[in-house]
Amino acid sequence: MISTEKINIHWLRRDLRLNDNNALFQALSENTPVVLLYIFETNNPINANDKANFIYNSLKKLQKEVEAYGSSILIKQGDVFKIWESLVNEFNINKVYFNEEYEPYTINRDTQIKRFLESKGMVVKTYKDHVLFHKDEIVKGDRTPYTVFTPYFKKWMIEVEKFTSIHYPSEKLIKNLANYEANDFPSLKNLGYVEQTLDLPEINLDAKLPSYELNRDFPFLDASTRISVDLRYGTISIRDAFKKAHNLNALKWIAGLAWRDFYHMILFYFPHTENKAFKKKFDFVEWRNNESEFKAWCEGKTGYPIVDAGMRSLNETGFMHNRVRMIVASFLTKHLLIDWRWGEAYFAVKLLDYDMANNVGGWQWACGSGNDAVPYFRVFNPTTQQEKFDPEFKYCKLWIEELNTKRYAQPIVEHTFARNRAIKTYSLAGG
Ligand SMILES: Cc1cc2nc3c(=O)[nH]c(=O)nc-3n(C[C@H](O)[C@H](O)[C@H](O)COP(=O)(O)OP(=O)(O)OC[C@H]3O[C@@H](n4cnc5c(N)ncnc54)[C@H](O)[C@@H]3O)c2cc1C
Repeated sequence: MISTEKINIHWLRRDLRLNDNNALFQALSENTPVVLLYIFETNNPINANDKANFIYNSLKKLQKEVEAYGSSILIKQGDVFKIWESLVNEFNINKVYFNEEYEPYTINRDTQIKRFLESKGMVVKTYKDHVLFHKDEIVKGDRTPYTVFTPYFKKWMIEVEKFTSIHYPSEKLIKNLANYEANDFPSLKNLGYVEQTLDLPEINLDAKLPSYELNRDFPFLDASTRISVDLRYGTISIRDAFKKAHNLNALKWIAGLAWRDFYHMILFYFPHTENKAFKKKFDFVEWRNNESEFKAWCEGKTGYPIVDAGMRSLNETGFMHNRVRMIVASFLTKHLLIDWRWGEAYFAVKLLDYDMANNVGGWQWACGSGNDAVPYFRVFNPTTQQEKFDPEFKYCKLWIEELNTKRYAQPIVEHTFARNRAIKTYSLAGG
């Protein structure tokens, strides 16, 4: 039946939810039945098992919700371009809806697919949903992008008030999904992944936000909201999250959302920053790139407890606290003089919340090559950082069982020596 009936498709990507979903709302507002589609892309290099597990579990929840309306999610896996070619033959598609993405690979993919679908006579409609403000909304008077956060943030804070009343009530239109039973919902195994238990704490903004500003920098307090994975995959609406924070007057937390928008805007306008320094002279730093030191960093065996605790928490859970991300990134790029791209790539594989814009932004910030970055001559001292943010070693002890025993590694490099070496090396590249 579905193959002859005219349908519209909503392509789920970073918006794995039925409520307050911009493109889905627009799709469901038309008179044509909507089929939900998800593609496990084999083209995308970051397609790790834990991320696939998160996506799969989220889709399964959605499947249950839409089944109540006699509908199903169409799940496909493979080469995204070939899949669209076959969908065009399989269905009588009128329009295709999806929410925008901003990474170089996804922009290129979406441009090609849009062109292909339009060449087949279909209409493609795209919307903003993943961020509060996208590419050209918060720009300078002459319409060029901001490259410094503070003036961007000033303007962002004025404009962001409008999101207190923006909501796309897709949840009210679910009955407009196509009456459609897909073939069996595939198993994770059939999709080529191994079932995995993920360490996912409950998201409770009401509980976390009132003390966020005071406690956010202390990793042992676990005071951040842990919402990053949900924002990455769109299982929570960024607008809903903002509204809640606005009601609680959580300004420091809202500023984090502004950094997120800022980094997405930067990646859009400066796509080369995916793997080149924002400040070009940093491409000339003579990295040491010592492989055994990189291995020690990855495994959390540098002999600096706060660095090691952070890396072990990443390896074990797919999450690392923001303050600790800054410390380990600084340590890798300054103390060990290892190329920030090595660390960025390691995070990309390990972080469940991996998001290219935020990750590249965070790494370039920490190594000094990015927008508004830490100056190259400011080298975090991992010992004083630990004394300040984990004074009783509560966080470190949580992750390093052999801390305070002879089995714990000796410092891989002496701080003052490493600091001076970093400053000299960076200044030779023009700083
Ligand atoms: C080297 C490095 C790499 C990073 N890589 C990523 C990444 O791949 N994915 C990712 O989502 N974040 C990344 N961040 C930013 C930040 O560390 C995480 O967003 C945060 O730790 C997630 O925990 P949370 O949800 O509890 O954060 P909260 O402190 O509760 O903040 C709420 C949300 O605001 C946003 N946010 C807050 N601070 C930042 C920031 N500085 N930059 C961008 N967004 C921010 C995030 O979406 C975050 O989930 C990175 C930071 C650094 C220094």
